[in-house]
Amino acid sequence: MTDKPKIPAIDLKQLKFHYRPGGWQLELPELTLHSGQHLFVRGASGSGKTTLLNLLCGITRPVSGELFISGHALHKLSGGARDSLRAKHIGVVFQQLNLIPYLSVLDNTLLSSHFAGQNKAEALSRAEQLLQRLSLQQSLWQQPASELSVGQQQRVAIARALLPRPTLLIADEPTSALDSDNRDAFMRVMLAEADANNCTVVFVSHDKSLQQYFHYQLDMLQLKQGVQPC
Ligand SMILES: Nc1ncnc2c1ncn2[C@@H]1O[C@H](COP(=O)(O)OP(=O)(O)OP(=O)(O)O)[C@@H](O)[C@H]1O
Repeated sequence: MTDKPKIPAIDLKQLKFHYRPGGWQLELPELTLHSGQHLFVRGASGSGKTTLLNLLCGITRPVSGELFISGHALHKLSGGARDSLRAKHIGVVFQQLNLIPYLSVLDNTLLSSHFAGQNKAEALSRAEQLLQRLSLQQSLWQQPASELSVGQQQRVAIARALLPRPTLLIADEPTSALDSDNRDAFMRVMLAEADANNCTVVFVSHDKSLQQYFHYQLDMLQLKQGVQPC
């Protein structure tokens, strides 16, 4: 019996995107990433890193080309269908973090499992474990997110992204406000969780010291030339 061909976690071909016709354009010939692979992306300010992440998680849709996420044709899906796919399969940490300021640390963390339709009791116990592993002490759990430092908010944002065990994790400068101990804990928890769940990771940062944690490292220039992670 022959093995079925594996469906890549990310499979992108001839992708083009612009914010307005005639303006700045992102063109990516090809990118394939398999389940469980972790890619670090670097690049100059304005080179299109955030734009690429927004495309990969379906916040924006390419103008042309193909983008498959775990076999789902993201380039063909409506906005609502992309939102639903993201809620179920993609964990996201944006630069802006997007925590709800008046909700507690715990409720912010639990939001992702609510949208993914997961069991409440299981989600609560997993949320508590993740917050503990990220050194967010229990005394903070009922505090509104608006009363946290940016570094604490970054850890809540990664706990929220990891909670539903996504198949793809997209992270945009998620450790910029962390001191070295908390940054190391953040990386350890994120990558241990990714490995435990065979989750693919695309991680953008200007901090080159973080490259060592990843299977592959590419800059935006290489991605625009179609250089593959290998
Ligand atoms: N909403 C938008 N409307 C129009 N142009 C935009 C928009 N967002 C970004 N751009 C432009 O797209 C280009 C790529 O921006 P992007 O934010 O993807 O870069 P980046 O590599 O993430 O930058 P940084 O490292 O500074 O965060 C830039 O030239 C920027 O001016």
